Amino acid sequence: MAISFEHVTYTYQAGTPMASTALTDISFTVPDHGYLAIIGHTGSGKSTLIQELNALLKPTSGTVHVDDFTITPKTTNDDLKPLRQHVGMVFQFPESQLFEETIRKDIAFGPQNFGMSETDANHLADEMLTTVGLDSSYAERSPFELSGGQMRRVAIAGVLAMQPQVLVLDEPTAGLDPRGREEMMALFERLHREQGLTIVLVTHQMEDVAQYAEQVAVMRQGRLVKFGTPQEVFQDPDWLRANQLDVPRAARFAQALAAKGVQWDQLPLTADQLADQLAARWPQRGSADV
Ligand SMILES: Nc1ncnc2c1ncn2[C@@H]1O[C@H](COP(=O)(O)OP(=O)(O)OP(=O)(O)O)[C@@H](O)[C@H]1O
Repeated sequence: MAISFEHVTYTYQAGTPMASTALTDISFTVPDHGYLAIIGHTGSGKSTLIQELNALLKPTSGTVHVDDFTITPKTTNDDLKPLRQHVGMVFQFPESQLFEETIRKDIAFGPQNFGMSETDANHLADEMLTTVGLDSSYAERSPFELSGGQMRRVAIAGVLAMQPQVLVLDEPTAGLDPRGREEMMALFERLHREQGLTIVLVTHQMEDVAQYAEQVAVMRQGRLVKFGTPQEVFQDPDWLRANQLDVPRAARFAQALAAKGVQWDQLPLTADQLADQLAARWPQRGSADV
């Protein structure tokens, strides 16, 4: 599903003395099957922006398009059910929303609520458990017996059971250990690549942005201050630092080498890209030397 924002502004408590504008004149487009990362300092508007995607917040002015759905300030809640089925939201620490006595029931809850039979929803729940890397032997267990990382997988399986076409992730790896983080990011990449899900990821992890995102939106004080490919966004380390954003480690190393005279055709952003570019210019041992 393609996404586009046209001059979207959002003001909390609009029209009251407490009014505070969190998004100002945001416009961008993400193609169908795209992968967008949203980065920016705390309070820059990232969470507000993603809540516009399923109309949890409706624009105060401007328009949001998600495929054929159009959200304007006048959109009524009656119009939103199909949109909410198509846009899956994984909020921060989603495991805190688990509530059923078994994992299967928790995952099947959403689809049943949207009219699916219990048998079909249970079947789908078992399928989704496998998708998130937990087999169906977990289905009858209580979600509260699981580790934090496993609970998060169950919560994500619940979102996937709604069979969304857009998956919106708000810092989905926060609080996980490095291995859990890597596995979680690999899961989203698989959903993106194999099932064509459009991904919108809010993150403070620049390594993940460099590795997975196809487009990056940089927010500052409610404004979109940069939008482009990871290459375009990470090109200017001084600008990023001035905006209190990190540079991926590989890019930092490449920039340190550049300061010593090494020239890069294209700034490497990940360890693999750095290794490829270094290997290409490394003196190779010819077969005659072996
Ligand atoms: N419910 C609310 N009522 C009033 N103001 C709010 C509300 N939620 C957020 N804000 C304000 O809107 C602005 C943007 O907040 P938002 O949570 O979207 O930023 P963020 O970039 O997601 O921050 P973080 O990285 O800390 O999650 C901030 O100034 C925040 O204080």
